[in-house]
Amino acid sequence: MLKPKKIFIQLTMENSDLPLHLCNVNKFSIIFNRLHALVHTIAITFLIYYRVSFLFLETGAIPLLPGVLVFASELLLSVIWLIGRGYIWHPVSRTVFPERLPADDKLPAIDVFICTADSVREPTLGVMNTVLSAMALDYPPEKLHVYLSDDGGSPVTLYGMREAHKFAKWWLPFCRKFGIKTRCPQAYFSAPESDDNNSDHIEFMAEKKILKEKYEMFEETVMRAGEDGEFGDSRDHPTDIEIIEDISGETMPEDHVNMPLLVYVSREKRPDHLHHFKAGALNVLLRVSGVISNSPYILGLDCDMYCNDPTSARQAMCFHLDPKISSTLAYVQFPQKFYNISRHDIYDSQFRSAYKTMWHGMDGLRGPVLSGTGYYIKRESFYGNCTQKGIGFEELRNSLGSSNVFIKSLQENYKHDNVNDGKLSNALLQETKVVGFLYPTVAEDFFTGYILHCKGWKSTFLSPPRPQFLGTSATNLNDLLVQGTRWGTGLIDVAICRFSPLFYGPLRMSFLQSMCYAELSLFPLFYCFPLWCFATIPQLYLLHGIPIYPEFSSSFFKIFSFIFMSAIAKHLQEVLATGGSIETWRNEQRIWMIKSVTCHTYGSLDAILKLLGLRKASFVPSNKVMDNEQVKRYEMGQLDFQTSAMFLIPMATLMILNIAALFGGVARIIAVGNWDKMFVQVVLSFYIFIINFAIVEGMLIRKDKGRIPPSITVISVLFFIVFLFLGSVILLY
Ligand SMILES: O=c1ccn([C@@H]2O[C@H](COP(=O)(O)OP(=O)(O)O[C@H]3O[C@H](CO)[C@@H](O)[C@H](O)[C@H]3O)[C@@H](O)[C@H]2O)c(=O)[nH]1
Ligand SMILES: [Mn+2]
Repeated sequence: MLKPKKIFIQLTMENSDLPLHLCNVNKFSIIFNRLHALVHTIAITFLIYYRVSFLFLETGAIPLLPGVLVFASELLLSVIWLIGRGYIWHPVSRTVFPERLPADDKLPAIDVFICTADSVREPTLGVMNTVLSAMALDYPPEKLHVYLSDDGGSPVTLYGMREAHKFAKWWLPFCRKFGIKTRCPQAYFSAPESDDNNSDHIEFMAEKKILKEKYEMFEETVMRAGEDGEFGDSRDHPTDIEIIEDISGETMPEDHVNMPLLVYVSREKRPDHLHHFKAGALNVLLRVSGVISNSPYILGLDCDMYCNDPTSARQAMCFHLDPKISSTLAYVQFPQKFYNISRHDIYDSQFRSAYKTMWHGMDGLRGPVLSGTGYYIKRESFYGNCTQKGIGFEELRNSLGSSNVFIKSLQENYKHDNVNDGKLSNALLQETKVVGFLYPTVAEDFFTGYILHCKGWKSTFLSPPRPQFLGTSATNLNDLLVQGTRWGTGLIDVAICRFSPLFYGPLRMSFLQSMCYAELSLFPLFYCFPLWCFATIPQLYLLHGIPIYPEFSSSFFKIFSFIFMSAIAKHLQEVLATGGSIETWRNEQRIWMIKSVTCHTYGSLDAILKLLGLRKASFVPSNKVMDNEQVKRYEMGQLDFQTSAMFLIPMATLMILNIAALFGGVARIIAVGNWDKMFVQVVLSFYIFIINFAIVEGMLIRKDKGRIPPSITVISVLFFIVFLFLGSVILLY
C-alpha cells in the first residue's frame, strides 16, 4: 500500500516544475522563408541595377518621367516587402496548460473593460451579450469586475445593463452547473443542440428551457427599450458612473453564485471638448476601475467581441503567472476572430495575414501588436514609470492629474473599500474625473502596444483552436473602406509623428521587431503610391505604344518576371499554408488593390493634412447592424458597391483605363507587331483586369442594388478621358 503514495508525491513534485506554456517553432518554414527572402532580395538588387543603368546611364532608352515614377514605385514596394521580412523571420506558436495554474484563491483579480459608443450602430442587445459573456468567464467571481464604458451616454444602455444583471443571476449558475462552453447567451441559444454535452439529462433540459424563456424575455425588454427609448446626446452629456445592483428583489435558488461586480461608466462629453475617442474612454475606465477594484490585470474588449471560451482568463494567466517572464510581460493578445464571415470571405474580413502570419512572426521577436480587443494586459504597464519606488507624490500628480485616491491606487495592495453601498461616494466620483493619459492617433491600440514595446515590455500571442473571442467584422465594401480609412490615418499618424517606428523604434527595440512596426505603420502610404502608378503609367504608355519595361528577349525581362512570380507565389504559399484556397488568394489580391487606391490613399492624405493642421481627427465606429439584402449578396460572394462616390470613382476609373489599355494596346500591337517590347505592359493590364473583373461586372453586367451605379460609371469615363488627355500632354511631351 505504500507504493501508490510514493508515486503520488513524485507526481505533485514534478507537477510544480512543469511549464505553464510551451513555444513551438516550425524550423522548416523558417528555413524556407529565409531562403525565399534571400533569393528575392538578390532579384531586387538586379532590378535596381537595371533601372539605374537604363535611366541614368543609357539615357533615352526609356522616357525619363515614367521611368522615374515606375522606379520609385518599385523601390517603395521593395522597401515595404523587405521590412516585412521581420514577420517571417522567426514565427512561433504557443500552447498553454491552465490545469497547472495555482488554486483559485491564488489567482490575481481581473477588470474587464468593454467600450461602446453608439447605441444605433452598436445595438444594445449585442453589447449586453458581450457583458454577459464576460461576467460568465470561468474565473472566481469575486475576482472579476466588469466595466462598460458608454460613450453614447445612452439611457438605453444603462437600462440594458440592469436587465443584463438580472438575467446574469440565472445565466451564471446555469453555465457553471452544466459546464456550458458558449457563455454568450445569444450565441448559445442560436447554436445547434449538439453543442451541449448534457442533452440527455432531464434536469438540464428543464433548466435550459427555463433559461431560454428568461433570455427571450430579456431580449424583448432590451429590444423594446431600444425601439422607444431615448438615446441621449452622445456628444453632450455629464458623467454617470453606476454600480449595477440587484433591485428586482427576486428570490434566487440556493445555489445562487457570487456575481462579478458590474459597473456602468459614461464619461462627461462636451461638443467643444476633445475626448480622444476610444483611447479617452479606456483612460476613464483605467481611472474609475483604479479607485474601485484596481485589479492587476485588465481584459480589453470591443462591445461586439464576446467571450467564446470561458477559459481565456486562465489561459492568459499561464503567461502572466510564469515567474520567468511575468516581470517584463505587458500583455497576452488573442487573435480577433469573427462569427459573421462567410465561406468566400470576399473582403478578407478575417485579416488572415495579420492574425495567421504577422502576429505569429512578431510573437517570435518580442511579441505581437496590441490589437484593440481580446487582450489581457497588466495594469502596471499603463502607468509608465509611475509605479517605481522613489517617485514623489507631486511628480505623480503632474503626470497623472490631481486625484489623490487614484495616485494612492498605484501603490501595491491598494483596494478601495467603496462598493458596499452600491453607489460611489460623491468625493470618489470627483476623483475619477481628473486623471488621464492621451494618445495622438485613432489607432490607439497599435500605438499603445508599440510604445510599451519601446519601453522594453514584451507581449505574447495565443491562438488556440477554439476562438477565445468572437466579434463582427466588416462584411460590405463601405464598412471595409470606412474602417480602412480610419486605420490608414491612424497608422500614418504614427509613422509621421515624433515616435515614428522609423527612427524612435529602432533605438529602443530589436531591429527585426522595429522592422515589423515600421512595416505596419507605413504600409498604407507605401502601397497607395505604387499601386496608383502601376494602374496608370504602364497603361498610358501601352495605349501610346511606348515600351517602359525590358523587352521579352532581354535578360532583364527574366528579372522582372521572376520578381512578379516570386511575390505572387509566396503570397499564395502563405495563404495555402494557413488554411486558405486559391479563391482566398484572389480575394486578398483584389482587396489589396482596391484598398490601396481608395482607403489607404485617403487615410494617408488625411494623416498628412492633420499634421499640417488642415483637418481634425475623427473616429467613425464600425457598423454592427446588417441589411438583409446585403447579407445575401455577401453570402453569395458578390461585392457590394453601395458606397460613396469617393471610393467608387477611383476604382471604376482605373478599371476603365486598364480595359482601354488592354484592348487598345493589343490592337496596336497586332497592327505594329512589337509585342515583345510591350509584353510586360500587356501582362500588367491583364492581371489587374482579371483580378478585378468583379468591378467590370459591377459596372456593365449586374443590375441589382449592389452594382456600381451608371452615374458613377459615366463620371469615371469622364475622369478617364481627362486623365488620358492630361497624361498624354504631360508624360509624352
Ligand atoms: O469614440 C469612441 C469610438 C469607438 N469606441 C469603441 O471602440 C471600439 C472599437 O470600435 P469599432 O467601431 O468596432 O472599430 P473597429 O475598426 O472594428 O476596431 C478596431 O480598430 C480600432 C482602432 O481603430 C480598435 O480600437 C479596435 O479595438 C479594433 O477592434 C467599439 O467597441 C466602440 O464602441 C469608443 O468607445 N469611443
Ligand atoms: Mn469592431
